[in-house]
Amino acid sequence: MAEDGRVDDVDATAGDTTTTAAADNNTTTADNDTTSPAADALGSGSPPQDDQIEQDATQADVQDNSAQIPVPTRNIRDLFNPPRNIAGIRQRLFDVAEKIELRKDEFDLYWPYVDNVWVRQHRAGSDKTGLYKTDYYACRLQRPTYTPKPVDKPRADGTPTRKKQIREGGKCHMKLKVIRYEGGYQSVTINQLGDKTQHLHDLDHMDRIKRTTVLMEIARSEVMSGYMPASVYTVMSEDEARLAASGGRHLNRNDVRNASQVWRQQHKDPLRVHEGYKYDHGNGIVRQDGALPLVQRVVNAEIVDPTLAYYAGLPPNTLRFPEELRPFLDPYLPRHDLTFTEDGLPHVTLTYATSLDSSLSLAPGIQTVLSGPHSKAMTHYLRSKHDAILVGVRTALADDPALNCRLEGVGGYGGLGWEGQPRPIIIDPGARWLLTPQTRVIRTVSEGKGRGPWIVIAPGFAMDPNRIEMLKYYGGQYTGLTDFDKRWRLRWEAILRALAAEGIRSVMIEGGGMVINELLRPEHSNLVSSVVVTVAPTYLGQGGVTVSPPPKLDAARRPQPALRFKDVRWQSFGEDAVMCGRIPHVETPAGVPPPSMTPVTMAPPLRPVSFFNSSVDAQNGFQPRVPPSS
Ligand SMILES: NC(=O)C1=CN([C@@H]2O[C@H](COP(=O)(O)OP(=O)(O)OC[C@H]3O[C@@H](n4cnc5c(N)ncnc54)[C@H](O)[C@@H]3O)[C@@H](O)[C@H]2O)C=CC1
Ligand SMILES: Nc1nc(O)c(N)c(N[C@@H]2O[C@H](COP(=O)(O)O)[C@@H](O)[C@H]2O)n1
Repeated sequence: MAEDGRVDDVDATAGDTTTTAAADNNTTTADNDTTSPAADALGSGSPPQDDQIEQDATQADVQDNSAQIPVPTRNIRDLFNPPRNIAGIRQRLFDVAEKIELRKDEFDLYWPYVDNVWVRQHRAGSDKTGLYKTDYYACRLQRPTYTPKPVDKPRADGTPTRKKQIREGGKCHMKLKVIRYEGGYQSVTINQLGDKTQHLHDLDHMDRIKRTTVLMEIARSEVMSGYMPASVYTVMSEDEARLAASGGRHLNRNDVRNASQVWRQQHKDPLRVHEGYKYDHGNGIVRQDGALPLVQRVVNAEIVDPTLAYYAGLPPNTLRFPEELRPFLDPYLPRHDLTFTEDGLPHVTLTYATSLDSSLSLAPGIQTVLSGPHSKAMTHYLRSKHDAILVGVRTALADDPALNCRLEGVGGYGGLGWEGQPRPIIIDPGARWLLTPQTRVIRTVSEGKGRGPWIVIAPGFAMDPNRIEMLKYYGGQYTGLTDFDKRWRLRWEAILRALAAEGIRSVMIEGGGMVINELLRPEHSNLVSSVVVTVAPTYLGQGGVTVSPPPKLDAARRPQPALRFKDVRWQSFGEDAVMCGRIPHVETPAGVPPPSMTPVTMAPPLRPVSFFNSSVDAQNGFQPRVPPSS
């Protein structure tokens, strides 16, 4: 116990999941690296008497041989079929260079691959809602130097204590704050505590001084399946690259014995070598002539633990967008090097699919599929490149959309956490969208495949507090805006500025008709950074929801084209054509916005506009207002 009452080193690591003695064996540098006399015997001519092999460790170390041995949750197949990109994920969870948000099942899967690095220091407990729990972790190498017990003092039963090497300590100051959310979805957010810093050592150094829970569990599970530790070591280390990817570059025979020694204490039956392997005088356990390495046999048979199949496979509706088609779109996408536009607003990409007669749907309220599979994948590539995706409420009501990104590689579709998943934004001034847990966007959140929606409402609507709570529970928010234009619409610049204030750097505006027609008007079009339109080879016929901005007249009141794009490119995607372009800047006298962008003079907002401070209802201060006269 530390002086401040915190629990030091409540270690959710190999030490926790192995039994006491085995855990001890895994905490010292020397033990991981020393080859015992018994291990030596394997390579020096004696037949592999496994009981004899075990004896050494048994006598020296085991204090409590009645300890309960947890059933390992992993086995050798997890080493041979590890989670995809495990080496990269380990590195990210070591560096924590930026915030990492994982689904809880991902955290449970990946953390035991880095628990040789991080030691839990302190649990702060839950917040008042009980939905958030915070843990603090520190790098293992920040702990004070380990002081070994005197080596000459034998244990009570007369057995000598092991020689533990002094671990280097007190050096690295990397610390983490880990917040678990268990609400309408389950997530774990990992961030550095305090100022951003770096470890004073690399990941390989940690792999050298301590094995992960995963490796120790795999080793123990194999021995518990009846295989000799020496044989387990041979099959585990046969594919060096796979072993290194999981943190096992420095695994040795003793680690395998240490991982299983408590179990061996209780189970004295003779152990065997793996099928296809044999004891070879002078060389230990080797593969039989002509036998394939076990790793090869497992991989060939594609034996994957069903619990991991989820990670190996992708959801069936995952979309793929070929690399070679991306350069066509990239110049029109938000630039990574710019946070916001010069005006401090998000990059806005206006994008929709239209028929040849400029219809978005057959009729108001009817969802209509226009995009073919290729341009649909293109749309999801665009979604992956934006922080948010915005629609008007009539689209939300008509389509019950998921508003997520289903491209391979984004969170929920093979990627980590919610990476690449845009935030859905719905403009719903009248709070008409009655969300329930069955609404598709909410179901998508609870499946860990999308983010909770932010709903922009106008003041004056008494909202059921349960609805507000429900939305928050699924990671969404309501927010009120009080900034209207002359036509009693929420000002687009105000909407975008509110999004920018919440860190949204880019927004893809998908529709529907009213939203797009509004943004194509001269007074708003300067807010649009680029346009990507899919044209399907279809006439939907009259009566649809059409895109057609208001007419434009010249000084003599002669009709002019309402808008012609610049920087235009076309590309066919399957049967569809996709046009990218930009809207020519509308010149206005310096400092004077186009007429209808002039803010309406209203009382200042009754409360600060914030997506994180937005439990909105009449009691919270919003009052109905009379539209201003134009
Ligand atoms: N083909 C495509 O790419 C797409 C098709 N659609 C289709 O479009 C149709 C829906 O389009 P619309 O009916 O035109 O509705 P809409 O989806 O544009 O929503 C209009 C509503 O949004 C709110 N709103 C939007 N901007 C506002 C502002 N500045 N201030 C205040 N409120 C604002 C208002 O409540 C307004 O009634 C649906 O049938 C849908 O299937 C929708 C998106 C894309
Ligand atoms: N690109 C595109 N092509 C079409 O044919 C469409 N109907 C749409 N509609 C938009 O996509 C939303 C549906 O999103 P999910 O697939 O449910 O995530 C819909 O609401 C429109 O915004 N887009």
